Amino acid sequence: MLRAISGLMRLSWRQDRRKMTVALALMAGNAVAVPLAAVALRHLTNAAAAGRAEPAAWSGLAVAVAAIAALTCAHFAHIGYFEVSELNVLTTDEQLIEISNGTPYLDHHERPDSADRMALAQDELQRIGEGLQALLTGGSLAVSLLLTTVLLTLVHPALVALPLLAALPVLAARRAQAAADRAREDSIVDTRQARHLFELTTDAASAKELRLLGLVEHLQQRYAEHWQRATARIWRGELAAGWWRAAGQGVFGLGYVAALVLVVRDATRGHADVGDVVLAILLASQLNQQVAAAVTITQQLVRSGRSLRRLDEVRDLVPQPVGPPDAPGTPLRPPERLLEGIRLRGVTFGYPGADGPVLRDVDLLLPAGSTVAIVGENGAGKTTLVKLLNRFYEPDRGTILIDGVDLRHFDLPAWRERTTAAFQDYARPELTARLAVGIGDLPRATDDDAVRTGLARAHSSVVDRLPHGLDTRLGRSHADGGVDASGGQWQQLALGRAMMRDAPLLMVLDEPASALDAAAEHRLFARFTDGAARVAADSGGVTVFVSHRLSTVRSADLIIVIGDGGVREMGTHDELIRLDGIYATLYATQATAYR
Ligand SMILES: Nc1ncnc2c1ncn2[C@@H]1O[C@H](COP(=O)(O)OP(=O)(O)OP(=O)(O)O)[C@@H](O)[C@H]1O
Repeated sequence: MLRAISGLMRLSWRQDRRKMTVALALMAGNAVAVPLAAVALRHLTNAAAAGRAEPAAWSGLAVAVAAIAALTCAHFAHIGYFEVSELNVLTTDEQLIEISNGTPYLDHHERPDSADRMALAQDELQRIGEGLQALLTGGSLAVSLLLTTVLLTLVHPALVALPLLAALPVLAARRAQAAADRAREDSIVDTRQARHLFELTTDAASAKELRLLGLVEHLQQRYAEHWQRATARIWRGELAAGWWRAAGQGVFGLGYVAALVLVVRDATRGHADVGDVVLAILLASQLNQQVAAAVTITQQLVRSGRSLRRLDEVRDLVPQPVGPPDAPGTPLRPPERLLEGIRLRGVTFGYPGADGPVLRDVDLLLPAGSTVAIVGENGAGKTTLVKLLNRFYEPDRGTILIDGVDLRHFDLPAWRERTTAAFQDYARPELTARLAVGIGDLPRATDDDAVRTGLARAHSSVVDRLPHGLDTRLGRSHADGGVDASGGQWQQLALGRAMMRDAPLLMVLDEPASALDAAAEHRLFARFTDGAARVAADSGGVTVFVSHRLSTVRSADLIIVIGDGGVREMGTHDELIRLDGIYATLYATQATAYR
């Protein structure tokens, strides 16, 4: 809790000191106004009972001023800190973006347990906005409670116990929140599955398949099962939380009744005046409200503190690059041209947390200036190999060498600047078509010539068919309604993006034609070697492409067949046909199917 308070305070103070100072002053006014109104009312009651008009009038005025301050200060303070709260959300969102992208690796996105933590952090960070309000209201309540305690003690020393009793509901509320949170965390897998099924069943992209395959009822049932499991867990947690809260409030309620009996008894015995009774009733009932508010605010503060902690959790999840023991002091710049090529030496790799390695002791040379096709069954490890080349993961054993130099010795951003890729799960940035392609080489993102060259290298005419050419806004997130591009159109834009860089040392195309129509696929592959030849001539770069369609890989300089955790066959098309092995069999099967 203390960490939450100091974390929130530091975060908010950094956003806007002036607004925070005004808000703190107004909340302090709010804190003293409520007990002061009660004291003024005590004087008013006694003066009125004694028939003293002037003191009664002054006391009445004091009651009015204190009541107005109590009603308005918090409201004006809100105007001040509202913007700071919004900025807090923005800042923590930015921090999450930085943390999640501040690593070269993809592990934290791809591991299911890490992905759960990321999803929780994304959700909970939205709650940070309520944290500042809770903190300021809580601070104001704390001051009010302190003043109330002093005043109650002055009425009767035994009443000091009443605010102490008020701590019980607060402690119980913390227990309650912990029980509810545990239940929510336990149900995260079911909630995630249910959310996925909900999106799947309401998503335009899946609508056709769901209808054709008659899946709606089945998926609805599974959706309901996941929700029922999740809500049953959450309900059990909320029930336990409810009992904790009720027990805390119940104990305080008993103390409240006892306090009133005590003061009324004193008054009937002449030890207290009527103003004391009014003061005690008022303060004790305020205390009740203050405690109820403190319970809610404690929950909000605990939640906000946990949201801030989620950032640290995510920070811990994100893997940081570890250089090899013999790394040079200053990372190297990648070579201008590749002379030998990219070599994998004894590379073994398994995904963190997975059962065994996907690739085992792989030795390979992807020669400089060559076009290399990688083929193999689903799940053979083709994309994994490509991810290793892009340094999204490090090999568990073995090395990847660029012209004989360990890939890890190069400055990573500099290496990334010399690589380019189009992945099968390509991004769909909802920008203008110009930018969706142009960001493939950020400094030239708005250079129409460069963008058109990128698209021409991808042999794509997609922009010609968009209503406003390069100015067309893509996707649905635009206020004036963008164009909903098809899967194939998005893929052509992704290919154009991948072709923006002029002299890559490595160009990766992972199933570049998976969503393309036959004509676009033909255009891409018929002149595919032109693009690869350009890369080879400009930088000696290697073009690696993954494809299931063997007719498209014929012209590659080297075809690598991946399977059983390693390289099964390797050679040109003619060599592999002569070998009469896996490739030849697959090729014959596909060729027969097309005949
Ligand atoms: N992030 C991941 N975490 C754990 N296992 C993974 C991950 N990504 C892939 N795998 C597993 O690694 C193996 C190789 O996957 P990979 O995506 O490299 O295959 P692929 O040959 O590209 O398949 P496809 O032709 O279907 O695209 C598969 O068994 C897959 O389930």
